Amino acid sequence: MPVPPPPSAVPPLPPNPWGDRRRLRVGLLGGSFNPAHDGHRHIALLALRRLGLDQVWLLVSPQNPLKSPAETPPQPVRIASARAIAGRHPGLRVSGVEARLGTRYTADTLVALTRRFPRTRFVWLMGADNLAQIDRWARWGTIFRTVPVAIFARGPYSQRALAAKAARRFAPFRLAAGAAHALAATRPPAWVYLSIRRHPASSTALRAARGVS
Ligand SMILES: Nc1ncnc2c1ncn2[C@@H]1O[C@H](COP(=O)(O)OP(=O)(O)OP(=O)(O)O)[C@@H](O)[C@H]1O
Ligand SMILES: O=C(O)c1ccc[n+]([C@@H]2O[C@H](COP(=O)([O-])O)[C@@H](O)[C@H]2O)c1
Repeated sequence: MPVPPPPSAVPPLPPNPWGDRRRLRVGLLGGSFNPAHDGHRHIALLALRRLGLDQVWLLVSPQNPLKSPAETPPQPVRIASARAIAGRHPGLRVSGVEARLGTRYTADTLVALTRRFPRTRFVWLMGADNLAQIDRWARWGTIFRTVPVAIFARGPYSQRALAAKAARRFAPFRLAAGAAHALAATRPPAWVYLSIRRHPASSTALRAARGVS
């Protein structure tokens, strides 16, 4: 019987239907996925469509450096949760590659992935809540300088996110939402804010409903 790949394996890149004419476009939705939910799927599917991506990887972090390890279930448990949300959608992949790369900070992960896959155009994806506080992340300017970034509206965070330090610092590099399709092929820094239909799901609410802190 074939042995399944370990959960932290780098997802195999799909064959590039564009050959040498166009580089593969991969969105990276980094998260704890504790647990994964329909809000993750909602923005992953919108990213595929609005950004014209070939794939989105649900990148299950080994440990968010700003969250308590005691409150974070083991990565394989969260990978299983992300797999259930990705289902059989051909554009969605689940990866725990940061465990294999030995990276914990997003800046390091992006530098490592862009080196490992020099022909792939990666885009970092995140909700507006994270744009609002990304200036607390390690070497966060490197993130914007390494790959294009797409931000998705979430709950009440939009105004705060667009007024936050990162949005102000990189304001000259913001693309109009109408140019979202061009983001993956734009040299970083480049970012776009997408005022999508909000999805109310959150892991915090799901944990509370399950009686988990
Ligand atoms: N409903 C949603 N709408 C938009 N973005 C979302 C939504 N849920 C999660 N995200 C984004 O997906 C990424 C991973 O999220 P994460 O796994 O932390 O889920 P979460 O619901 O934010 O968890 P928690 O409530 O524990 O902080 C983050 O960039 C987050 O902003
Ligand atoms: O690099 C950092 O300093 C950093 C700090 C906090 C969060 N992150 C990343 O942000 C992503 C979202 O995390 P989370 O826990 O909010 O789902 C995930 O990929 C984390 O590894 C990264």
